Formats: sequence, structure tokens, C-alpha cells
Amino acid sequence: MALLTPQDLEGLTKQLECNNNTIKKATGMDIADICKQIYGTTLDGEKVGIVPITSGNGIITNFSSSLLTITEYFGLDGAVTEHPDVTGYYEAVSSDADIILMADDHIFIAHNMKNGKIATNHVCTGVVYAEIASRYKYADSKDILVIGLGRVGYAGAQHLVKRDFDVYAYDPDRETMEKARKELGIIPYDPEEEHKFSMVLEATPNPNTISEGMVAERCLVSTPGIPCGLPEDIGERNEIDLVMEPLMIGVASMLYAVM
Ligand SMILES: NC(=O)C1=CN([C@@H]2O[C@H](COP(=O)(O)OP(=O)(O)OC[C@H]3O[C@@H](n4cnc5c(N)ncnc54)[C@H](O)[C@@H]3O)[C@@H](O)[C@H]2O)C=CC1
Ligand SMILES: NCCC[C@@H](N)C(=O)NCCCC[C@H](N)C(=O)O
Repeated sequence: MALLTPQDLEGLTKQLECNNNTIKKATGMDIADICKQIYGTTLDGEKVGIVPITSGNGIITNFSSSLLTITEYFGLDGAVTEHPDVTGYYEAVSSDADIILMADDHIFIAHNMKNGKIATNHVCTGVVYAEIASRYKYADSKDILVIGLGRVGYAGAQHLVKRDFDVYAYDPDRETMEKARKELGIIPYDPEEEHKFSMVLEATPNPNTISEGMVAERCLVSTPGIPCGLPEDIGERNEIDLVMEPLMIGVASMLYAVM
């Protein structure tokens, strides 16, 4: 799994404001509204303990401070623990944190100590980016394309199937495609066919995964994928709303998911 770099997290608040404006323009709702719709929950100044974790590739210099920025942006009372790992976890629990945020190289969780709810970043990211795509005001049908059916994309496709969209999906991994076809009932998308979509969810770790033949003249591309899968020239030629940032929208989804 591709790990975040400190460079990915630079200018996070500006990226969030920019994306929130795009989301409001394209869906009529902001990120908080969308999270409330998905989970039926609200945030109310909860105390959030952010615990740096040193395992694997170790601490990402601005990861915890980015989480602090995000919790404060959504009106929560965030704090990064003085120590990492078990000592940090003990510190957060002892300070009566309502929610714990911590990530190793494989799983990034939000755990609500009060109601026991736990959520992962990859599922919450897939769900929220799928929901954003599905609420496009200028959608020309209920057809929606999901590119990449990994941990994030599969969760997004599952959410869209539950919301009764006609979910087309493409992933070069044949086993993944077969699993999604059987378990979710997605419609395998053939990149050779001329079927243009006005709503696209892209969740791959590769660039240029979106081709001209996939996107309608007016389209919302909702992509957590790093790097961006939309080639610049396509973005300039078509009227495309692009929602893309490396962390904040997925973390917002985690926070609402555990309330
Ligand atoms: N912005 C955010 O908040 C977050 C971003 N991410 C990013 O989302 C991306 C996906 O993450 P995961 O699902 O965990 O990765 P993953 O490795 O589990 O899944 C990626 C999937 O994309 C597929 N794929 C690769 N190239 C493709 C192509 N050209 N067309 C269609 N499918 C293709 C792979 O076969 C694989 O199934 C990564 O770049 C990750 O860094 C992950 C979590 C949060
Ligand atoms: N966009 C969210 C997806 C995050 C995930 N791709 C990742 O980089 N995970 C590694 C996080 C490691 C954090 C580190 N252990 C720390 O605590 O600083």
C-alpha cells in the first residue's frame, strides 16, 4: 500500500477549502453535510487523542499535526500525545479522550472510547468519495463508474450498490473484478466500449487511469487516489469538477462514522 509523504500533506487546509467549495458547487452540500447524510450523526466538540505510531516505516513528520488540523477544522478538541505507541495510547485514554486516532502502515483507525464504535480510513474514504460522486447535481443518469476495486474502491462500490446506482467498475486484477461482480453485482466496465459517465470514483495508486472515453462532457471526478488519475489535458478540455485531496475528507468521514 502506498504511504503518505510529508509533501502530500503540505497546504492541507487550503486543499480542503478548495475541495469543499467544489463539493458545494457540484452537489449543493459541504463535506460535513455529506458525512451527516451518510452516517446520520453529528459532531459536538468531542475530545480527540491523536497517537503517533512508530511501527513499520515509522512516524510521518506532519501526519499527526495534519490530523490535529482536521479535528480542529471540524470543531473538535484535538491533541497529539506527547509519546507514541502504547505510552501515547495510555496518555490519550487517561486524558479521557472520546475518540482515538492512530495509524500504522496498514490500518488507520478512529475508535470511539465511549460507544465502542471503530472505523477504518480506507472504508470511510471509499464511502465518502463515492457519496460525493453520487450527489452530482448535473448527473445524466444513475450510471456511475468506479476505477480501482481495492480496499478503498471496493468499499465505495459497495456503498453505491446499496444506494441503488448502476455501478460500472474496472480493475485490471481479474480476481478482484470477479469478486466484485459476484458479491456486489457490479457491471464490469470495458475501457474499449464507448460509455461516458458523468460520475466517476477513482481509487488507484496510479496516474492517468481515466481516459477520454470514460468521462461525459460535464462530469464529477471524485478521487482519493494518489497521484491523481485524471490527466491534465482531459481536465482542461471537458467541464470536469475534480474532488481530490490526500487525507481530510476521509478523516472527516471516520469522525462522523464513529459518533
Ligand atoms: N485521499 C485519501 O484520503 C486516501 C487515499 N488513499 C489512496 O487511495 C488509493 C487506493 O488505496 P487502496 O484502495 O488502499 O489501494 P489498493 O492497492 O488496495 O487498491 C488499488 C486498486 O487499484 C487497482 N488499479 C491499479 N491500476 C489501475 C488502473 N489503471 N485502472 C483500474 N484499477 C487499477 C489495483 O488493481 C488495486 O485493486 C491509493 O493511492 C491510496 O494512497 C487511501 C486512503 C485514503
Ligand atoms: N490518506 C490516508 C491514507 C493513509 C495511508 N495511505 C498511509 O499512508 N498510512 C500510513 C500512516 C502512518 C502514520 C505513522 N505511523 C504516524 O503515526 O505518523
